[in-house]
Amino acid sequence: MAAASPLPRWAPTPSTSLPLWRRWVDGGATPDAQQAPGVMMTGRWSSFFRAVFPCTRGRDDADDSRISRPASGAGAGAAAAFDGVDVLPPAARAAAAHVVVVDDPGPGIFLTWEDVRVTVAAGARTRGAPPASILDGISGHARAGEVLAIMGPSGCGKTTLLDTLAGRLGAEMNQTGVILINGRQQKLAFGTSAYVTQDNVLMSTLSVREAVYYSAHLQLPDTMPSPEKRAHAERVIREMGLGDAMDTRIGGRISRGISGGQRKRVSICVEMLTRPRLLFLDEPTSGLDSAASYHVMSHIARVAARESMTVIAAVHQPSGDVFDLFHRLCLLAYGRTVFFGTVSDATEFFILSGFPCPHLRNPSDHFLRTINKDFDEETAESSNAKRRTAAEATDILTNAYQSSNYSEKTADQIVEMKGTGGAPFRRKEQASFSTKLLVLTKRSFINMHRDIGYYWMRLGIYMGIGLCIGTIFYQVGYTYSSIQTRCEVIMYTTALLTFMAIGGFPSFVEDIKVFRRERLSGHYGVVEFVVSNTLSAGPYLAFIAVLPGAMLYYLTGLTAGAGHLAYFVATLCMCTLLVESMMMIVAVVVPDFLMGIIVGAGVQGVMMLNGGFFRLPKELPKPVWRYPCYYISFHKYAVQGFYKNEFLGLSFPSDQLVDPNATVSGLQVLDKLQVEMGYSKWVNLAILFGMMVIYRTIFFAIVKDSIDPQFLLAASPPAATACPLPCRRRRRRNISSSREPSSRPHPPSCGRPTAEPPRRPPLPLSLHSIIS
Ligand SMILES: Nc1ncnc2c1ncn2[C@@H]1O[C@H](COP(=O)(O)OP(=O)(O)OP(=O)(O)O)[C@@H](O)[C@H]1O
Repeated sequence: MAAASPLPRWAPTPSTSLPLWRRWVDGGATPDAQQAPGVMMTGRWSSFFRAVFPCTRGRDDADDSRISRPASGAGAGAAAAFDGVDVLPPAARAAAAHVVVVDDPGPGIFLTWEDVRVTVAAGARTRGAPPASILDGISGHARAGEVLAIMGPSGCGKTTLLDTLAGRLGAEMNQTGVILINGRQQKLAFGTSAYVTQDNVLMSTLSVREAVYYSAHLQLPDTMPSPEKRAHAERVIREMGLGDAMDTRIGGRISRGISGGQRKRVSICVEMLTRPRLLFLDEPTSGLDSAASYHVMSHIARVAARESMTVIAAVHQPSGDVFDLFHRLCLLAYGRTVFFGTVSDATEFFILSGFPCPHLRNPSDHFLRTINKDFDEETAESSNAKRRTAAEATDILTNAYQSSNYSEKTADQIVEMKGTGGAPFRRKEQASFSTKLLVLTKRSFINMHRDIGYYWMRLGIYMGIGLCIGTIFYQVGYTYSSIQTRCEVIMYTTALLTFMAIGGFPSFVEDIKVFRRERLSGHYGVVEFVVSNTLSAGPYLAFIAVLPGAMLYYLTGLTAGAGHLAYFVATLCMCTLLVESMMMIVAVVVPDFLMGIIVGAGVQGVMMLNGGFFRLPKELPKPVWRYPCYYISFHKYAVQGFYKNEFLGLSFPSDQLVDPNATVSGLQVLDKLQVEMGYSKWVNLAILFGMMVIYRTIFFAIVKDSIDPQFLLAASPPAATACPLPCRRRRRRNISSSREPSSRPHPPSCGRPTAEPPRRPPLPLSLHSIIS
């Protein structure tokens, strides 16, 4: 095992410098895997068998194939290199020779799901709509070293199935069914699985190289030297055909960068960095031309075979070449299974069901065309010929599949795979807290610098407004009327500068999206995000508070003195930080940026109104407005702190009309303004700081609760070991298959040659609840 090695796992170990085949021979399965009952042969044995018996290579397994069959274990790539078929192209081979083995392959992931049903809660789609079924009794499996394609017409539930298997269903979805990893319910440890989502959420200001490189730093352990991380990141980028776009910015809201297809490939790069054991891909080829699609998918299939990775990909419209790369197909139509099995069986199933693929047509095109009923009406109008509609064809196929040998075969394979066993997956070594903090702070600092909408535009506007205030209220002086003028300058500055903090909201929403994706993948935690965001924003906030603040302070002639000026800009800075913290909460609760701006502006408007300026504190209606709004409004503490800073120690001539010789002290002014004088201005500043901490803590709690990643190893007990052979016969067969299930005797370990293998009762299960 890698852990036993005296060298760090990421160090260039002797095995990585060996030829490719030696590394598989030296790699091998974990002792757990070797000892576990019913475990398939992987690692060195798989490689060995595949090397010695190259004829065992092939994607289609026989009906009675054991999951221990070496065709799909780690080392398939090695076998490919041996038997001369499907050899890696020279460039890929050169790259593969440098692939750093992240962890020993172990048994790999054998994922099974039975009778998965997903319904969307009432009213989730449209108001008043009843609960709707999205997935209806889906069963299947995905095995190590193979690529399973989930296909079907748009809206059939591909993404929902991926989300269900990955434990990412939203709260509005209800789910039942049994989902097991190697026969047990277990959480997916960090680095075990990765999910490439349909919407490529990336930091738009970074270049391709930077995006992957920072991600490598976040995901890979500290024991791996930085130059190696950089080299690994670049290698992964080149593997995805992005060598030429390496230094191009990703682009997004403001500037155009790489193309949509390239963005998709960058997303795949980021998730492939740690070579996960289970990879979910949602539309990996969307936006790619056929050559790029083939390149990307063949690379993924190669890595899957080589590193015993389980790949589940929802694919829209694969070309013939890409379709040939898939080992298994899960064909869905409107939430039901049309077919599950090997690609060659799919063609056979369609023939036997009366829907043969026309000559020269791509089978995947044929399957999708047959079951897409979205255009039935239009087709019926434009065609006089009497032929089956897609709706009828879908019904025929789904019913035929349910009672066919193919579904029985799938059920039998699920039973076999549930006996896989093996130790729970270990959490992969990750970067330390301090490394993540450093990398995130640096990345965020660069992003804030490059995204003009984050702070620079605000700085420009603040400078402009500061100049306006400074010239309009130029040198307010120390007359009686200057008391009111000073109050107005203070109130306007506080309100406007903090209100304008919502200007950075769109940029922040994008940050939150990236954070959500990375957090769900377990790259780092909420603490790292919050602290790094605060650290990186600090210098900019100081900048945008100090420059305009100092300018308008000087121009308006507020109370002179370095201490007064320092307090003024420090409070401005704290207010901006506080409003940003508030907007962070809004961004996770209301992820749409337009709605977020409206909500944020509304909340600030109410706070401002109750800050004790527009209506003096004692005049505020007690219920709601005074208690609690006045006390939770940060404007109260900011404005009162400013007042104390401004008026304490000053005295003004009294109103000429009342008594020309009298003076008004600053304390009297504060009394008139109903400022709470029981504590100093520094306490006001401390309260603002405390409020900022509270806001960030609330953000932390919300995120912790709502965005929970799927790492941390489970301690759930292994499932009862099932007999690895099919013990069950199905009722009836409408469709005969060319391959009949095996009638091999059950092994002695089974103990029940004729009885049914132990089956778990279908638990009302939410993988999400297990995972989180
Ligand atoms: N969170 C949700 N709330 C309400 N309805 C949803 C939700 N997620 C999915 N659906 C509905 O479930 C159905 C299946 O959606 P899903 O995204 O899984 O389909 P898909 O096959 O991946 O589609 P496409 O190929 O177009 O991406 C759709 O009708 C969609 O409207």
